[in-house]
Amino acid sequence: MTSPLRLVPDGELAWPGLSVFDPVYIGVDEFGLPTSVSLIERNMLIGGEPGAGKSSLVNTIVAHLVLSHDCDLVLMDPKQVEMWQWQKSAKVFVGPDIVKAISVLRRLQILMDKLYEQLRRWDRRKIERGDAFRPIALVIDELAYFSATVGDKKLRELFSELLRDLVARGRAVGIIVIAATQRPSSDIIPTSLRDLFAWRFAGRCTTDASSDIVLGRGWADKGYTTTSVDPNNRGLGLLLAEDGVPALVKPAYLDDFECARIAAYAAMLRASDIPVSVRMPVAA
Ligand SMILES: Nc1ncnc2c1ncn2[C@@H]1O[C@H](COP(=O)(O)OP(=O)(O)OP(=O)(O)O)[C@@H](O)[C@H]1O
Repeated sequence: MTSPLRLVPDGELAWPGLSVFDPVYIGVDEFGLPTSVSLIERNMLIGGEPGAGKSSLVNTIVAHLVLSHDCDLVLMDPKQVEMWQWQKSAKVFVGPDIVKAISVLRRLQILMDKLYEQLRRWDRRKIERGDAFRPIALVIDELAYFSATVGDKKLRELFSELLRDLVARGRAVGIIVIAATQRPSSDIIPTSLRDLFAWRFAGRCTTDASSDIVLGRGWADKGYTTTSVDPNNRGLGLLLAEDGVPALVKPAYLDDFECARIAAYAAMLRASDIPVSVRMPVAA
């Protein structure tokens, strides 16, 4: 089959050799050094004021995951335009529908329990590279829509309860939750939920308190706050990951055209039976 996207020199489809078990490229730090995070067995919280660059970071991460041969995607996007391009490659795409969102979380919870059962049978404590079951990335772009805006209180609480369970217990079986919100407030991200997210990225926030709600209490007092991020420097924020100390990071940015190209290629790969052993040649 010939690739209309010409991503592969010989015109053939090939997996790019990415894996969900590999670190995901985020961007560059203040010294210009590349910054990546390992998402397997981790969850990531992304917060910041509207326009801070959260969805762009989400797309940079999803671009890696969608090109990973060993990862399934569940996308929740109430605005429907932030991650729409990836929907052909997703197992499930949820728009502004809290009932569907809850039913998807329930299915993931059942799957999680089954996977734990399987691990017990294998005398194993966690999923490993090459296992028969594939990690699943649950990506939610605008958490607050489901947990604090739409539907009645009962539905919102049910959504939050199910999500909390997946964030708390999903890691070992390969369920990775990446959640973004433009409302970093304690009702949307209570400390007990925030602390379950090992990795946190705070884009520009309007108050130290909001920045702390994403990164963790006390960081603003130590000088790590995103209130000082220049509003014109879109995307820039503090990443709290492997180093344990927030680092200033400018995420890589994929524009709509680049996302569309990657999404189309990933959708073709996923729809085909191209074996993973067929990979793109690595540039010399
Ligand atoms: N890393 C980046 N590098 C360069 N430009 C960026 C970056 N991130 C975001 N931008 C610019 O900022 C704009 C807004 O970004 P984005 O939509 O990701 O913000 P957001 O925080 O998700 O906003 P909202 O909360 O309203 O959904 C983008 O359309 C893009 O032009």
